[in-house]
Amino acid sequence: MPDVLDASPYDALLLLSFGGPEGPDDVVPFLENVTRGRGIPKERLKEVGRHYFLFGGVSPINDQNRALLDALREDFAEHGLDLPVHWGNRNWAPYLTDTLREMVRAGHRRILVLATSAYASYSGCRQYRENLADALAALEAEGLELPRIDKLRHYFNHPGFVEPMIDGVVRSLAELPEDVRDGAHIAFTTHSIPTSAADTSGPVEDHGDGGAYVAQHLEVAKLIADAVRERTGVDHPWQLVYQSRSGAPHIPWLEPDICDHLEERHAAGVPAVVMAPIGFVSDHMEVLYDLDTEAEAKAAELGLPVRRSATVGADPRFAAAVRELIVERAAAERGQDVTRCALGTLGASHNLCPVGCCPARAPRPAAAGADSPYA
Ligand SMILES: CC1=C(CCC(=O)O)c2cc3nc(cc4[nH]c(cc5[nH]c(cc1n2)c(C)c5CCC(=O)O)c(CCC(=O)O)c4C)C(CCC(=O)O)=C3C
Ligand SMILES: [Fe+2]
Repeated sequence: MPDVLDASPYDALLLLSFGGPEGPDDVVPFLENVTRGRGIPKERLKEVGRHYFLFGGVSPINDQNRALLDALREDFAEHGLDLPVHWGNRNWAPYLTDTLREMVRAGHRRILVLATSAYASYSGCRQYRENLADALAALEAEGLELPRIDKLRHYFNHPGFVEPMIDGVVRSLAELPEDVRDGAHIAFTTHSIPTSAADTSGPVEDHGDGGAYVAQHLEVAKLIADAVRERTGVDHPWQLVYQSRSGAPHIPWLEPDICDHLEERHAAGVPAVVMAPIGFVSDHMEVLYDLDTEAEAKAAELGLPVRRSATVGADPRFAAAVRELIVERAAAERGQDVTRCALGTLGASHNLCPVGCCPARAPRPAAAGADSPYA
């Protein structure tokens, strides 16, 4: 029997994710949930709806989260971590508020949240914290006693997140035709966000232009590229690029776009590209459509050999990383000294988002941070 791990004071883990449609009838109401009050052009919404319909109206994200739940439960059982795991989403069933209500009714009082976003930014951090505040407000209005909620730190530089992606890039390089393999470039790709949101992602004083969002992605890209060089003996040039831009055209978003990048690399004589979607914890629609469909078509048109490397998904090393993050945070909450594991030079991210971290355009209550109105 393994030693019993101590998760106290926490009594449950909540996997908090984006949610996605599970059939054609879900697509429009899902997109209405996502875009409520966010000012996304109608044309863009029609286009994104088309992406979902191409795949039968089913986003891969829910099955990915079900697989992650299984992997977490299996890992916790194997390692003596007795912590129930629940799942709730921002935009689709199971909805966060419903899950939180069930958790409170089941007697959970100290809940730790794992968000399926590894990096700092409004979309990947504070927006989830706003969702938690909204859910708490709803439960309060129902007369329920509110639990205390904390959120796990950003895990972009945890080895259990980075190592599966190193394997993925090495595998994708090996799949390229031999005559273009050694000359291949790596395009590390992530969700584009408005440059204004990037600049204010994370504590403002800590980063330059592009904020924590760009700095953290550059760190992961470098960690992977260095490890790939060590594993293959080949120095593959790389760049951080972006995908899935939305919003109005006159608002600047992070660039270059992956498709423009493929064009530019091809024109520069680069013989092949591996696209590594480091910004996505698992296979989202952005991976299936924007990379596997759209960028692949662009590459085919150019005659440029490309491979898309695997996302982390339910890799057992990621499940183990989540267990380590929980044990680490629980010990810190109990006032113990802990080693906080992180690769590279940025160090382990903050446990508690500081005041003003990744601000929204219009300030709204956000839970699980230093500026939370809840205990
Ligand atoms: C940084 C980031 C992440 C990563 C962090 C995280 O994981 O949270 C992420 C994840 C996701 N984004 C997703 C889907 C969508 N995102 C949209 C819109 C937007 N995303 C943004 C940013 C991000 N998004 C932004 C700045 C917008 C503009 C509007 C706004 O400011 O809110 C829209 C509206 C249409 C469009 O404009 O594309 C959709 C449908 C799905 C589900 C995919 C699936 O079904 O598999 C997932 C996991
Ligand atoms: Fe934050």
